[in-house]
Amino acid sequence: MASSISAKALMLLHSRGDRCLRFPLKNGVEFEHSENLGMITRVRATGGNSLGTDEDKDGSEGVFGAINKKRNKVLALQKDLLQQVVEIKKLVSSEKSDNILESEVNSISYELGNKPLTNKSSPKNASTRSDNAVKNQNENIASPNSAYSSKGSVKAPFVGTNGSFNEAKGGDAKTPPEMASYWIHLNEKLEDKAHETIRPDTLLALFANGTEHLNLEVENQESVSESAPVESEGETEIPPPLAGTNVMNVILVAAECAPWSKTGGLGDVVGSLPKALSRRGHRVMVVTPRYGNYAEGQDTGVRKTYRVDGHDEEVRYFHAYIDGVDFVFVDSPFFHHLEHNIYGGSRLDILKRMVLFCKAAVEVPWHVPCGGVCYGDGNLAFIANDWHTALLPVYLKAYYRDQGLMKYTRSVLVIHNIAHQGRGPVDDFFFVDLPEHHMDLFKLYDPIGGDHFNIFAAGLKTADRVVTVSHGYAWELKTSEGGWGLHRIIKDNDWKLRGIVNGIDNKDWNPRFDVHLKSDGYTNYSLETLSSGKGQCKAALQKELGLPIRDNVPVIAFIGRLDQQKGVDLIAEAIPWLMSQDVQLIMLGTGRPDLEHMLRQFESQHHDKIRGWVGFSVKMAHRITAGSDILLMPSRFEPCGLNQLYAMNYGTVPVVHAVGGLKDTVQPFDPFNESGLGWTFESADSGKLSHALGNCLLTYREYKKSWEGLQKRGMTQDLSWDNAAQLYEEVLLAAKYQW
Ligand SMILES: Nc1ncnc2c1ncn2[C@@H]1O[C@H](COP(=O)(O)OP(=O)(O)O[C@H]2O[C@H](CO)[C@@H](O)[C@H](O)[C@H]2O)[C@@H](O)[C@H]1O
Repeated sequence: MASSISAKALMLLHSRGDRCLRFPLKNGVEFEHSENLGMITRVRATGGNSLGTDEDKDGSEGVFGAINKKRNKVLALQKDLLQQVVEIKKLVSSEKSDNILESEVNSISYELGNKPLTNKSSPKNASTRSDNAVKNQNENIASPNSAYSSKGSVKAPFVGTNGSFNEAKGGDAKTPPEMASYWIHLNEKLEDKAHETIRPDTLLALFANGTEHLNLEVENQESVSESAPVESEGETEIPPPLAGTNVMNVILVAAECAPWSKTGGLGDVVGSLPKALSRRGHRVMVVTPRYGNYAEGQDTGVRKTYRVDGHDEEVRYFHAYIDGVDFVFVDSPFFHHLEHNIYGGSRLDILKRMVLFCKAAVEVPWHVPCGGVCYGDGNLAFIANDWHTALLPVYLKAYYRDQGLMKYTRSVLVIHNIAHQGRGPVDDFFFVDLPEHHMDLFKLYDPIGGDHFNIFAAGLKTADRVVTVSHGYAWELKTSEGGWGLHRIIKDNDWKLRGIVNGIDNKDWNPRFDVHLKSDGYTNYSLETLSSGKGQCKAALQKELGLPIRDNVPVIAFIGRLDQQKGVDLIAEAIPWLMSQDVQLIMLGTGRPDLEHMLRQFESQHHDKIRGWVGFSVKMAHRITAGSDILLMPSRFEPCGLNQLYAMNYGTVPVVHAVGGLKDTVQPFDPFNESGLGWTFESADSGKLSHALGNCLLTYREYKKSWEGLQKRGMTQDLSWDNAAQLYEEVLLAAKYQW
C-alpha cells in the first residue's frame, strides 16, 4: 500500500462503500472506512491512537491541530481568492468595455498555491478545466446500483450503498471523526489540484457539507461582498445577500434552457433563475438535453446507459460553466436536431425522450464532474419543471430514496403551465419503467375519458415541494377551471405549494444593454434617455417593418404563442374597433396554423396599420418590446407571464387580462393618485379588452405626464431574479428539512 492516498482513490473507496478498510495517509495518519455507514468513520495516528473518537481523546490533539492548521490555511486562501474576485470585477468594470460583461468575470478561474490569477474562461469557451482529468476517475466510480444500467435488471436495481463522497448525514453538523476525515480529504483534494485550476465554487463545494467551517467562510465572503458592490457598465450593482449557512447544491432539470433552446417562458426561467441562485452562494447546475451541437459544451467523457422501452440507450454528458452555473447537456440521438421542435413527434416519442432524460438527469450528481468534483447527493435538491421532468421526483423516490439511496436529496416541482400534463392511455405506464405498484400515482379519472395516465399528477404527489410562478396562479390551480383536472391533487397537496413570481434577466432584457438594439437604427436607452431612446427605437421598428414612421401614433404590440391560452382571438374580435383608431398594431407569434393564417390576413387587409410576423425571432421580440408603446396580453390564463415584465422594464405599458401572474404584476393605473403600472380587464372578453385599451389610448394621447409616470414606475421596479431566488431558497430549505 502506498504511504499516501489520493483524493481520487478516497472518493472511489467512499463511493464503493468498501467494508472497514484502513489506509495510511501522509503525516502519519490513517483512516478507516465503514461499509455500513458508507463514510470514513475513524482517523488514527499511525502510532495506534485513534482520533476523533471518545475512547481515544489523547491522540487527537496533534493531528487535529495539524488539520486545523490546514483548515486555517485554506480559509485564508479562500478569503484571498474572494478578494481577488472583487478586485478583478472592479478592474473589468472600470474598463467599461462593451464586450466584457460580468458573466466573464464570474467565470474566471483561479489557480491555487499562490499562483497568479489567470483568466482562462469566457462564455464562449466556458469550460475551464480539463474534464478529461476527472473523466477516468469518474468512469471508475462504479455506477452505484445504476437503477437503469444496462447490466442491471430494471426490476431489481437496488443493491449496495450510495456512492456520494460528500453525502451529509442529515445534511447537518459533522461528528468529530467526520470533520477530521473531511479536512484530510480536503487537504488531499487541494494537493491533487495544486497544479490545476480550480474555481471558487468548487472550493466552496468542498466545504458544502460542513457547518462550522462553512459559517466561517461565508462570513468572510459576506464581508467582502458587502464592502465592495459590483459595478457593471457604470452601474453599481449591489450583490444579493448570500445564503449563508443555508447554502445548498441545486440542480434544475428542464426540457429547454435559453439561450440554447427556447420555445417560451420556461426556457427564459431556466436560463436565468440558476444564475440568481448561484449569486446567493449556492452551487447550481442546470441539466438539459443537448438538442444541437452547442459550442460551449465540452464532452466530459462520461457515458452511461439507461433503459428505455426495453432498449439500452447510451447518453453522453457535455458540460459548460457560465456565469457561476454548471450547465450539463445530456446527449443522445433521441434529442438530436430537435432544437426547433422540442415537443414534436408522437405522444410516445415525447414520452420516451422524457423517460430517458429524467433517468439520465437524476444520476448526474453521481457521475458528472463539475469543476473537477461531482455534486454528490448530500445537501442536494432537484428543481424539476413542468410535466416533461415531472418523472424525476418519481424516479428519485421510487428507485433511490425508497431504497436507501440519495436519502438526503429532495425534489421541487415547478408548475409553469398546468395545461400540458403528459397525458395518455393507462398503458403508457409501462413505458416509464416503474414497478406496477406505482401505477396509482399516475392514474387519474377524467369525467370524459375515464381513467388515464398522467405524469404531472404523479410528479405533484411525489415531489417534496411544489412551486408555481405566481400567487394568483397558485390560487387558480386549486379551482376546477384553473387546475385542468389536477385541482384536487393540488388542493390535497396545498401544504407544499407556494407561488413565487418569476423575475427577469436584467442583462438580457434591459434596454441599457440589449444587444438587439445596437444596430439597424435602434439604440440602447435608460430611464434618463427614455424619451429620445425609445423614440429612436420606435422609428427604427416602424422602418424595419415598413410601417409609416410617425412618432405620435401609438404602437401596440402582441408577442406570444398563437394558441387558445394567449387570447389572440380576442384581439381578432377587437380588430374592427381597433382599426377605427389611429394606431399601429404589431403581432409576433407562431403556433396554431389557423391563427398564423389570421395574422397574415390582418396584415394584408390593413397594410398601413398592421404587421403580423409569423415565426419565432428573439431579436424581433426584443426590438418590438423596445419600439412599442403598449403591450397587449389578453391571455385567458397566464401562470406568470414574462412579456409584461419585459415590457415594463422597457417603458412599454401593459394592457392585460387580470389573471394569474398578470394580475399579480400589473397594478391598474389610478389617475387620481397617479399610481399603477398599466390597464387590466376582468374577463376574457373582446369588449372588455377594447374598453381597457381605449382608456390606455386616451391617456397616451391626452395625458402625457401620466403616461410618463406609468413608464417610469414600470422601469424603476426591481424585477430581477434576486428576490425570487431568495424565495426559492426558502422552498429548498423547507424541502431539505422535510422527512
Ligand atoms: N414568436 C416569438 N418569437 C420570439 N420570442 C417569443 C415568441 N413567442 C414568445 N416568445 C418569447 O417566449 C417567452 C414567453 O414567455 P411567457 O412567460 O410570456 O409565456 P409561456 O406561455 O411561454 O410560458 C409559461 O411559463 C412561463 C415561465 O414560468 C410563465 O411566465 C408563463 O405564464 C407560462 O405560460 C418570452 O420570452 C417571449 O418573448
